[in-house]
Amino acid sequence: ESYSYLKPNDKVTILSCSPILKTVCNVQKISKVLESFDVFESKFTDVEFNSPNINVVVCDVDSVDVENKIVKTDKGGFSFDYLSICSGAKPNVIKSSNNFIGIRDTDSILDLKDRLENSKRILIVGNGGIALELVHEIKGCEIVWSIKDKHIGNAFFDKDASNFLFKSKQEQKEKQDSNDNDSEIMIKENNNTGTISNSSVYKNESGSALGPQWYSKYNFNQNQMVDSVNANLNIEYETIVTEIYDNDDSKESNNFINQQNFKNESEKKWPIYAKLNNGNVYGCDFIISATGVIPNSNVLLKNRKPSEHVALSKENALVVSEQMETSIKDIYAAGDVCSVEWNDSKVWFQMRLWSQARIMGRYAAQCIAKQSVKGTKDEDNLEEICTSFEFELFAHATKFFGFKVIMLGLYNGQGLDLSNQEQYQIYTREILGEQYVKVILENGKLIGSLLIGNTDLEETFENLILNHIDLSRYGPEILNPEIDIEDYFD
Ligand SMILES: Cc1cc2nc3c(=O)[nH]c(=O)nc-3n(C[C@H](O)[C@H](O)[C@H](O)COP(=O)(O)OP(=O)(O)OC[C@H]3O[C@@H](n4cnc5c(N)ncnc54)[C@H](O)[C@@H]3O)c2cc1C
Ligand SMILES: NC(=O)c1ccc[n+]([C@@H]2O[C@H](COP(=O)([O-])OP(=O)(O)OC[C@H]3O[C@@H](n4cnc5c(N)ncnc54)[C@H](O)[C@@H]3O)[C@@H](O)[C@H]2O)c1
Repeated sequence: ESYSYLKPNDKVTILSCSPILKTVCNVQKISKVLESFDVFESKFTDVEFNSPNINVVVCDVDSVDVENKIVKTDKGGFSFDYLSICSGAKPNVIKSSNNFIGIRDTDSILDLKDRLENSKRILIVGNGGIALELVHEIKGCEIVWSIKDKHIGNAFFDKDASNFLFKSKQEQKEKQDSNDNDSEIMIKENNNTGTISNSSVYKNESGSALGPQWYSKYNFNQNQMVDSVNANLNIEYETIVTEIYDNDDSKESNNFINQQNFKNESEKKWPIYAKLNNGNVYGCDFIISATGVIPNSNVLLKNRKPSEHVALSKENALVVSEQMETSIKDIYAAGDVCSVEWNDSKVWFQMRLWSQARIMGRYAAQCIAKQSVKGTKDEDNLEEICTSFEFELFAHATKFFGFKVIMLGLYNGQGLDLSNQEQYQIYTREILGEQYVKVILENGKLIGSLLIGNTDLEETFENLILNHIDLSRYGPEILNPEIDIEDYFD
């Protein structure tokens, strides 16, 4: 849509193995760089694009004939002048087995819901966004949660913020707050949007990633009477899974099960067993691997000639230039599949998030449009719909454990030596169950902030980071709730 907006007469073809398109609606600017929005799913056939020149083909993309500029699919070849690869990523599932699942698209969630119906114990491996959401949402069955770290949510939070969330979650349990706003939202969304499968119609490819607040549409609480916190959550800190056995009557699995000192026979009947490096063994109904993603870069890698060098990051993402172009001319990439290494803003870093995929998509469209008119009379007339300003500050708004969470800049001191106390100051403010605020200053200038709960500080802190204002003289007073920090900078 961005490309068609800029060049309405050009033909745009979307090749997707999922018949569902995710669209962003109700975009609200929270601040200069932060947006909140709803994600809706619609069938391609129901979507009215802003241009009649946009055409969708549901097909399985196999590979790209770079030399002849043809995308090869099961529905034939599609030639292109410019190609943008936006094939996302797939879950990095640590073992392939029927009793081991990853979460990515609607199908994977429907499968999870089905499995939970009859489950008594599950194991969740991984300590990022998906695991946090699942642990909060799944009730009514025992959860063993294996995390490599000393605190929960390491992919997003440091120890203090994680403790705040965890303790606040426990406090919620104590309060047994039955007027949970979340569940009201859940009911409304359920009625309004329903569930459409965004899965791929091709078995070997997954559909598009679920994205923000996906869980508000699904209820994982089999037993409605269970309170808002899972009483049966057993966190195995600082552990990794070392052995996994399906209970498939094989020699290995029988040996493994018989070696365990299970107290009763029923313990020998779980569908799958996992052994952790602390020696603990858990039998469970199934295991969820919430262990990050692997970029779907394969379409560009398959059948390529040795001369066609594709630059890849260490996690196999397509490295893009400042114009979002891959190392192959006229082939661009955006979203989870790409790796942005050109950005020299100190307070931006890539995370595979919907918010970043959206910006990258728009920016890639603009870069392609610019390239397509380069050297022509239209060059000066092309509108700017996106600037590199959107890559200047890392900004993410989300929700964990029912709390609004805003992350700005190097909110965890990413890549910094925070032990250097002369250079870096960290101040925090915490009201348990309500809000947690952290700021990181480098030589007196704000470079990152984490806001949990309704703090109303996002706009002010964003400005302070972007304007490089020296705050040294305020010290910890910067977080004094009695002081309206905005007044200082009017
Ligand atoms: C459970 C979950 C929760 C999340 N929650 C959040 C959140 O709260 N906030 C946030 O910012 N981000 C969140 N994310 C991350 C976010 O969803 C992704 O970063 C974002 O969707 C990436 O967009 P994308 O367009 O690059 O990839 P995708 O959305 O995955 O889209 C890729 C598309 O390419 C298609 N495709 C792939 N291979 C082929 C092929 N060979 N042929 C044809 N089509 C193909 C797929 O079917 C899919 O439609 C979440 C992700 C998950 C899995
Ligand atoms: N609210 C949000 O913003 C949100 C919510 C869910 C998911 N997401 C995004 O969706 C994507 C997928 O989420 P995710 O939770 O799978 O990934 P993630 O990157 O958030 O977290 C991956 C976790 O798995 C752990 N891990 C990796 N390999 C492991 C292994 N072999 N054994 C044990 N642990 C291992 C990592 O230490 C990390 O804790 C990510 O890009 C994430 O940012 C975002």
